Amino acid sequence: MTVTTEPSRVAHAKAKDSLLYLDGVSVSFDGFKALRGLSLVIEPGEMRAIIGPNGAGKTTMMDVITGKTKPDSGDVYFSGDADLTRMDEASIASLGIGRKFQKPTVFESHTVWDNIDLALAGVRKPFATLFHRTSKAEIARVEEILEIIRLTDKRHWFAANLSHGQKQWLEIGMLLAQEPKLLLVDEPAAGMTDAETAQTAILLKEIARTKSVVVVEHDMTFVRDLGVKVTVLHEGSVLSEGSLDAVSADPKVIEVYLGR
Ligand SMILES: Nc1ncnc2c1ncn2[C@@H]1O[C@H](COP(=O)(O)OP(=O)(O)OP(=O)(O)O)[C@@H](O)[C@H]1O
Repeated sequence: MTVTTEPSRVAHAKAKDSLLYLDGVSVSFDGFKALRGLSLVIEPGEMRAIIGPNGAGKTTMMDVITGKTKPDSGDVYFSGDADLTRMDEASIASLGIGRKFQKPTVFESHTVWDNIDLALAGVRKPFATLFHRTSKAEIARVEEILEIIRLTDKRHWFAANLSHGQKQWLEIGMLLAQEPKLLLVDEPAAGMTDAETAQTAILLKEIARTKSVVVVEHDMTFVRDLGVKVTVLHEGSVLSEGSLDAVSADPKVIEVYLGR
C-alpha cells in the first residue's frame, strides 16, 4: 500500500528540528520573481552567511522571515511549528527574531548605557516600565552586553560620539537586550574600518555561541573571518551552499560573479 502524505505535513515534520525552515518560497513584485522556490534551513545555534550579487533576493528573504513581505507560495517555519507566513511583524519579533538593518538607528542623544537599558525596557511589560527601576539582574545584563559589544569603557559616551562601527555594535547590543533566538544582520561590515570589521566577526562569533545568526554580507574578507557555512543566492534561489572555499570553487558561483 502506498501512503501519501500532504506536502505541508512533510514540510512540517522536517521543520520540527530546525530553528528556521524555508521551503519553496516564492515572492513576486508586479510579476517579477524576487524569490523563486527558495529553500533554506538554519539549525539551532548555527551562524550562516548569505552572499549573492545585487538583486539576488537577500533583502526580500529577510523581509519574508520578519513578516514584512508575505510569500506567494512556500513554507516558512520558526522553532519547529510557528508558521511565519500567517503572522504579522510584531508577533514574529515577539517569537524571538531580531533584525539589524544596515544603517544604525541608535538614540544619538542618549548614552551607550541608556541605549541598552532602553532596549531592555522595551521588552518589559508597559506597566512594569512605568514604575521601573533597573534591577540588579538588569544592570548585570547591561554590563554583560557592553562586554560583548566592546563598549564597556564607552558606557557614559553619548551614542552620537561613537564611530560608525561602534554604533553598529551598539545596535547589535540593543538587539541582544531583547533576547532573540535568531538574529538577522544585514551587511554589518559596510562602512567599517578593517579593524572594526575584524572585531565584528569576533563579536558575532561570540554571540553565535548562544544564538542563531544569519548574516547577509558582501565583504568576503569578513565572511572568511566568520568561518561558517555560506549560502549563495542568485535570482531568488540557492545557487550553492557550503564552506567559503567550496562555494568559491563552484563553477556556477564563478560564472555568476565573474562571468559577466
Ligand atoms: N518592493 C519591490 N518592488 C519591486 N521590485 C522589488 C521590490 N523589492 C525588491 N524588488 C526586486 O527584487 C529583486 C531582489 O531584490 P533584493 O533587494 O531582495 O536583492 P538583494 O540580494 O538584497 O540585493 P542587494 O545586494 O542589492 O541589497 C531585485 O531585482 C529588486 O529590484
